[in-house]
Amino acid sequence: MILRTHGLTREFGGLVAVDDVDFSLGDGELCSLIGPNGAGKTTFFNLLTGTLAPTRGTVELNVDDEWVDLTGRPPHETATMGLHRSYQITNVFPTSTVRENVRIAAQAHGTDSHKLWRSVQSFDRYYEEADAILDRVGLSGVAAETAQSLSHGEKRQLEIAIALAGDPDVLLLDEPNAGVSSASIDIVVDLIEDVAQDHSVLLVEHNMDIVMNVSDRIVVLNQGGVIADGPPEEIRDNERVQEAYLGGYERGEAA
Ligand SMILES: Nc1ncnc2c1ncn2[C@@H]1O[C@H](COP(=O)(O)OP(=O)(O)OP(=O)(O)O)[C@@H](O)[C@H]1O
Repeated sequence: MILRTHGLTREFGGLVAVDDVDFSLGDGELCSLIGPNGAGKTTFFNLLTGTLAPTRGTVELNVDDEWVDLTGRPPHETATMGLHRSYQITNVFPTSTVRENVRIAAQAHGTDSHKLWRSVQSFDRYYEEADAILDRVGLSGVAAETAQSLSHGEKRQLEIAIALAGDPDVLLLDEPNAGVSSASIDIVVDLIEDVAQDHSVLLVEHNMDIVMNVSDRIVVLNQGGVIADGPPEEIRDNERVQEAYLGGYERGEAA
């Protein structure tokens, strides 16, 4: 197990957005978090990364076989510990090149976590890292383009590249297919499967075909609480999930 929460709860006034969630992510697992609009998925991600502080409960990350308490730590600290998020709202520098964006992320991480070691290395090292990552995510061909000139699909690839540049143990992918044309979805899905080969991944994704295809395990949130947790085939046949989530699809709320 690499990540776990215990009793994780976040209230907004009288509303319990995340309600007493005990969650665990296995080492190397690709787990999807699904649920209807307003179920608490984004709030849960924000609690994991420290963007939001919980009202109650804990978040812990396994680092070198020791459980480290991340509860309430700010995002730059949880990222340094190994928990990285690809942002649904993009955090790239639009007028910088694709290569420069990934280089900056690699350098930021290098400076954060290995200050003394990195300071004696040349900046070329970060360009090398950036180039290897761009190759991996399939963006080498547009490395010299500005980030703002990319297609939606390429922007999602760049966000994953930036997350990879932080050398994460756990990747939180927040709707990596949002806004991606149907022609490009396969590229992003292949990329998710590729990064899951050597990272633990928690994915929020509304496209159920993708979720069913790529996930080792699916956790279903509804009204802030976990209503189901299991392998894709079990979740597909679960009646509560059908009611809470697939019903939402029919109303067009979760598409
Ligand atoms: N900052 C906030 N202040 C007050 N209420 C909030 C805040 N953030 C989220 N909420 C409420 O918490 C609940 C959970 O919202 P959240 O965005 O986490 O759901 P979600 O599952 O990510 O939904 P979606 O699929 O639409 O992204 C919703 O009722 C939402 O209105």
